[in-house]
Amino acid sequence: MDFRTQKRFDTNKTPKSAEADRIVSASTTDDDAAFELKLRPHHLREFIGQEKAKEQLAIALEAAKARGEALDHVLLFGPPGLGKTTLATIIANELGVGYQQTSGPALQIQGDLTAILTNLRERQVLFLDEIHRLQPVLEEKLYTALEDYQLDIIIGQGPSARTHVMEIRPFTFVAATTRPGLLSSPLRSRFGILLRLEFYTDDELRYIVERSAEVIGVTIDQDGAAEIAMRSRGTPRIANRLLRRVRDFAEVRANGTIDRETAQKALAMLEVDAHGFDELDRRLLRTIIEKYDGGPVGLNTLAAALAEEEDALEEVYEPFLIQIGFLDRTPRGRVATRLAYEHLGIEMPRKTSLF
Ligand SMILES: Nc1ncnc2c1ncn2[C@@H]1O[C@H](COP(=O)(O)OP(=O)(O)OP(=O)(O)O)[C@@H](O)[C@H]1O
Repeated sequence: MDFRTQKRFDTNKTPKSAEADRIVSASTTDDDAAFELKLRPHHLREFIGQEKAKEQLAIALEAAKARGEALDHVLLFGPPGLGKTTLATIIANELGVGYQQTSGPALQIQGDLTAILTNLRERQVLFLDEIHRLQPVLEEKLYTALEDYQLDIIIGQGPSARTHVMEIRPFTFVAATTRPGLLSSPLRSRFGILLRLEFYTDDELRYIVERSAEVIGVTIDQDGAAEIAMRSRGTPRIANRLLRRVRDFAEVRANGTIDRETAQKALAMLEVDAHGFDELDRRLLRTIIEKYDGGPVGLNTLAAALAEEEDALEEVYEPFLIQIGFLDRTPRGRVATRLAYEHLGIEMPRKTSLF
């Protein structure tokens, strides 16, 4: 079996090109979907990490429940795979209300949005993933819905067209984005609760791996879980995916139990190194160092050199490399840091000064 084979990905999701085929991709694949559903925590107390966001949310949930009102609209932002969808479903569960999910790219025409908004149940959660990819005309339509629970519907065409204002039921809009900077300020101002999700620590990821192993019924010891956690790029989605692949390996090549040695062997076979880097990360850093003297190099030039999409570089590869200090994003372009040189075993040239 080729443990690296990753399947197609949901076209409604952001990842593109080679990114979708990576074992350490933070983007979801069809293959992940059923598995993720099984592993998704249902309540805030089961949601590991993100203490700041959780505390803010817990207070807002309690206050909304006490008042018997719909929760303020929530914007969740941060890199893919950190639990935005999970938190949206948890919000609905904690409030004991209905949940409906759609995404920016899935909404193509005004009628789609109108149908969803007019069918909302009292105080339910409407989750919209990838809100930065929502069409501007639909975004404008959302404004009055979010602010006054009203919808402007145009009846007829041309000079005889009339605008009819329709009331909709109070609801909680939860939106997610990996690119908060792309949202317009009128849209951003409609959210009362802004929650930034951060990369997880190794300890938090170890808990997530142990919890997931219990849910899927595989025996894992602390060291085995720590080994997977360490290589998961701060991302639960990757931790869960690596756990599945390591479980396959443990069942086929070992006694089914995951300990440090089994995890190390499986991850070495998958070519996921101690930082959770795969060939693509190494190629990215190597390209900056070898082709562009360590940078700065512009995003579009880098994307062309790697035959990758700019969005994929910016949204998926870079955040983690920046977070762990291997890459710098400067106004003049991307720069490889000393850690990147050291990791690749390349000597960093001394900076020359004219003075
Ligand atoms: N804090 C957490 N504790 C336990 N499991 C988690 C946590 N966060 C995420 N997960 C798991 O990681 C997987 C991915 O999470 P989720 O789909 O919510 O990410 P996302 O941020 O919405 O990603 P995307 O933006 O790509 O849709 C899910 O299977 C979920 O169960």
